[in-house]
Order: sequence, then C-alpha cells, then structure tokens
Amino acid sequence: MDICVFGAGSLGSLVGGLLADTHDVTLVGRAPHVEAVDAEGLRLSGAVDRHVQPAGRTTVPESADLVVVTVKSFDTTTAAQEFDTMDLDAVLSLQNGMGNEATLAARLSPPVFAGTCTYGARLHEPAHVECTGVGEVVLGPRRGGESPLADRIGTAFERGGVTTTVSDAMPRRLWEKPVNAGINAATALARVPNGTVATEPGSSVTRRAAREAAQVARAHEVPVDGDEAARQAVDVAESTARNRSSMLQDIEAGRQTEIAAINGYVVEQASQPVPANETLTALVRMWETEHVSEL
Ligand SMILES: NC(=O)C1=CN([C@@H]2O[C@H](COP(=O)(O)OP(=O)(O)OC[C@H]3O[C@@H](n4cnc5c(N)ncnc54)[C@H](O)[C@@H]3O)[C@@H](O)[C@H]2O)C=CC1
Ligand SMILES: CC(C)(CO)C(=O)C(=O)O
Repeated sequence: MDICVFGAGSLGSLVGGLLADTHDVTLVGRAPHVEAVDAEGLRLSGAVDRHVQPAGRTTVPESADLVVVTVKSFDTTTAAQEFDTMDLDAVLSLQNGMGNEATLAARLSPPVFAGTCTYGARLHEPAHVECTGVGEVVLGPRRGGESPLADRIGTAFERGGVTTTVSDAMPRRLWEKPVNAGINAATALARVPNGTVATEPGSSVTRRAAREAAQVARAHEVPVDGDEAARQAVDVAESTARNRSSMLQDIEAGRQTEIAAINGYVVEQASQPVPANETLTALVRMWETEHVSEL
C-alpha cells in the first residue's frame, strides 16, 4: 500500500516507521525531522529496534492509497486543507480526542475512517523515535458498521507488523478517551502521575468526569454505562499509575493541550450540566491562555 502519514511527530513517525518495511511510506511533517529521515532513514528504538527508510517531506505527495492523520487534534482543520488536493482512496485518523473524523470528513471526499492507538511514541531527536509501549490500533468506519476498505487497511497494518483490530463499533471505542478524560486533566492540573487519581481525593474527580462523559455518550446513542465508565477510569489510572499523562506532559513542556477535543468535547456535546468536565476544561484553558503564546 502507498501510505502517507500526515503529521509525522512522535506517533506518526512510529506507525509510519513500523509500516515502512512492508509498504511505500511517506512521512509528511516538519523540518528538520522529516528532512533527516529522507536523508539518513529513521531509527526506531525502545520496544522495537530497527532502522527503516521511509520518504520524508514537508509537503504532501500528489497521491496515496491512504493518508494516516497523526497531527494533534487542534491542527486537524489545517491538516485537512493541506491534503484535500491529493488523489486518495481513504483517510484514517489515529488521533486522540473526539470530532477529528467529522472535521476531516466535512472537508474531504474520500472515506474517513476512525482509529484509536495504544502504542506509545516519543520523538527524541530528528530521525529517531522511541516506541515507549507496544499497543494496538483499532480502526473502522467512523459511524460504526463494516467496510471492505477498512478490512483492507487493517490487513495492510497487520502485514506491516502493527497489531490491528478492525472494529464495527468505533463510536463506542472513540468515547473511551473522554471516559478517561478525568485522568488527563486532573493529573495535568495537579502535576501528579496517573496513580494519584486512582485514590481519594483525586478518584472522585475522575469518576465524576467519566460518569458525565458516559451520560453524554448515551445521549448520542452510544451505549456507555456510567458506573462501568467510572470503574474503567479508575482502573486505567491504577494500571498506568506511574505514567505522566499526555496532558501533563504537554503542560510541563508549555504546549497547547488537546483539552478541547476531550473534556471540552463532552461540554460542547452535553445538553445537561456536566460540572466536572466544565471545571476541568475551564481550568486547563486558563492555564493555556496564560502559558501558550501561539493560541
Ligand atoms: N505520542 C503517543 O504516544 C500517542 C499519541 N496519540 C495521539 O496522536 C496524535 C499525535 O500525537 P503526537 O505524535 O504525540 O504529537 P506530536 O506533536 O509529536 O506530532 C504531531 C506532528 O504533526 C506536525 N504537524 C502539525 N501540523 C502540521 C502540518 N500542517 N504540516 C506538517 N506537519 C504538521 C507537528 O509538527 C508534529 O511534529 C495526538 O492526537 C495524540 O493524542 C495517540 C496515542 C499515543
Ligand atoms: C490513559 C492515559 C491517561 C494514560 O496516561 C492516556 O491515554 C494519556 O496519557 O493520554
């Protein structure tokens, strides 16, 4: 398959790098990283140890079978504008947060598939990405159901060595992130590892945010049980106890967060009060207003 990864930072470089031995992969991103990849290849370290040679570019190629989108959620609209001239069969978002697929589908004509990814990635330096955890990609039609094209992408990912499940229930899968949303925002605001929100007083914030997200999911006809969501959020906090959440890492690095696509999405989509998500969103936005210059 001819695969273009758009937004080759940490995750895009890892996924593109894993696929590059089996498929024709082009990483589109920023200099100096993609230029170094094009010149000297890409080193994968950590849980995988490999040197691969995808193409690296700062602009999109004319065509591809598939574009895999791995920009942060707040860059999705700009990204779509940059590849809407490409000749494409399909687009797959592997981003976290809600609303990315709808943003892409509103601007592009090829089918847009939804994906979630539990691989961990960190770009150390140009042309060197570390796999910080082997996980799984789950992908499928963004509104649920089956699709031969989704099956083809799943098979191509599996053949490329990326553990992949094709799902007919992507709407429910996508809501798992907002269900875990209390972990990201609470740990980022309190500057604590995930394990701290598995016990009181943090766990009541995490549980409340998860219950609210489940309530909004149900209002959108996505069946997510509130008690189960609360339990799941605390279980994830426990099982990732030593992790510093991605939002905490963003705040520590002084970067914009994905709050708008996670807790902010719950607030936006709610027709009833969601006070825990409203408060977490407002507090993270206050931090961003004060600390992120490019907002
Ligand atoms: N890093 C990880 O372990 C995981 C990340 N994710 C999700 O994947 C998405 C990406 O995360 P990361 O890779 O960590 O972020 P990142 O910031 O390392 O990578 C995004 C890259 O996109 C590039 N980019 C943005 N707009 C662009 C444009 N118009 N043209 C060219 N390049 C552009 C940025 O320069 C950056 O290098 C997020 O939604 C994140 O939540 C999901 C699972 C794991
Ligand atoms: C589940 C959790 C909170 C693990 O750290 C995560 O997905 C993140 O950090 O974005």
